[in-house]
Amino acid sequence: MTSIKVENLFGGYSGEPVLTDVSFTVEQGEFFGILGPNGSGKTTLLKMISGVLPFLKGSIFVGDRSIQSFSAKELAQVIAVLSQHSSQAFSYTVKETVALGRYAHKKGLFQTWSQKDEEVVQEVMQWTGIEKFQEQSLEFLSGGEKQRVFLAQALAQEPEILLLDEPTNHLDLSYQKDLLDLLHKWTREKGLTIISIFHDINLAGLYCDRILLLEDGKVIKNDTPKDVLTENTIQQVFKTKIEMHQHPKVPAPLMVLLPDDALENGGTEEVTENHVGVFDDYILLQSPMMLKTMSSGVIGSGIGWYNTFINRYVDKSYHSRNYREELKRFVVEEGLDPSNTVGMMTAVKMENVQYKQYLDKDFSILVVVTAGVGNAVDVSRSVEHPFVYRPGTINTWIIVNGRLSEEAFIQSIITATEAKVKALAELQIPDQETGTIATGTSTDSILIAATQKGKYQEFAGTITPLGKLIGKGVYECTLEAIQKSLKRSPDL
Ligand SMILES: Nc1ncnc2c1ncn2[C@@H]1O[C@H](COP(=O)(O)OP(=O)(O)OP(=O)(O)O)[C@@H](O)[C@H]1O
Repeated sequence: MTSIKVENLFGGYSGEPVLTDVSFTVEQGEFFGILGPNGSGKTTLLKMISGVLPFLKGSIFVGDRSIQSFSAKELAQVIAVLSQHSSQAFSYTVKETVALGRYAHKKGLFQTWSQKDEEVVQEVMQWTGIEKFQEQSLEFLSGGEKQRVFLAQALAQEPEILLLDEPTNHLDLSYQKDLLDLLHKWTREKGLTIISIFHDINLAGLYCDRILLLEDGKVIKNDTPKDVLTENTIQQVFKTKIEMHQHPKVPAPLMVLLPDDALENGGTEEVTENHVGVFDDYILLQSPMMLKTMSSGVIGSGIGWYNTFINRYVDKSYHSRNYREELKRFVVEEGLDPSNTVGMMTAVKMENVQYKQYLDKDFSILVVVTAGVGNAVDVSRSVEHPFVYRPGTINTWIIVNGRLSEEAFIQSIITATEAKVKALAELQIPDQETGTIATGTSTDSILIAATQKGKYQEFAGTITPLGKLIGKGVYECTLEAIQKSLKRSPDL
């Protein structure tokens, strides 16, 4: 019975219209979010659904009954409200405040405190983590603790529908998550229906089944988060620069704000050969600005923003169970910040590195390669290889002074790999297990990093401007690096 249906709702304050023709339905057990800019009418709508603000036109149904046919007490048995600013007297204790939530279930004038009341109150205090200060006076609690007390009070009502006005306001990060996880669980396990105002678009996207987007009192969208939280819609409604990304761990949208100077990133500076340092035990590239990086590094792998790139020499007998931690320690010992660093390892001597800058009219790239081929493998016959680690690896870095699409990052990796394969073929590097021509080594690593400034490079396939430079650069540097290391350390 506990769905909510709002039909053609109009209304506001003393004749001033706030909501115009608002219609939507919330099914039982749904987590329904309301989003919209300041003053768009979210709280006004919630007040009308909770019965404290009359509306001018239209209807609100709770189950199959019009909200106007409920007495205040009847409504309180079905709907509980957690509002933004509670005006409750702060001289009550925590437990007394929560206990007020049981009022809706009392009959007659002289009400007794039943065992069931006590059980419910204790249970909700436990859920919200406030039972330990139940005898304290409310006035001594922090904003977040008070918020949890009022949530417990709303839950003590044992409502079928819970209305929340920014429930995570005042809560620290861990309580925000705990609270929303708990509420989400109740919708699933207890069939609780939740209608909640959110200001945090990302939280709404993570937890809501559906979102109602309001602007100037009108419904702009009423759909799943994926369909409501699009870059265009949010930019138009909130009138600000944002970008829509994907949440890295769950299938939910992730909005990020873009500060006005976001694209300045280090002014006009570029990454050049002068930023590369070759030392006995590592090659270091320190970029003057953060670079968007996609890599298979030992540390800093995946996609992220980094300004320090290190390729460390380790002896061919190197063995560490926790090589990631070990490399991090090394980075710290060298006075570098591991959170800004992508790190790789190689048994190739640093003097065998080959690096060079390649220029196009709109952008440039810097290619850095170390190549040991003692461990070379023909990928088409790698099934014939035992799974044993042998030293010898090709580490390829491509730094682009340019702005790349996500697609271009991926295509850069394909193009660079093809160029590397061609270099191996050119030098007839054998796979020692099969005797055929190798296509790489079994531990190759790659890194594409871009300043994300300058002309947009949408593609990096082999015949695009960026692809041509990567193809030539990686081929030449790999060829040169292999020749150097074959001459000086043929066992790698
Ligand atoms: N009690 C009131 N009397 C008169 N006007 C009001 C009252 N409360 C709100 N308003 C007006 O109604 C409009 C909508 O306000 P409402 O509080 O519903 O917006 P909201 O979307 O919840 O905003 P916010 O995000 O800032 O909380 C605003 O223009 C506001 O000034």
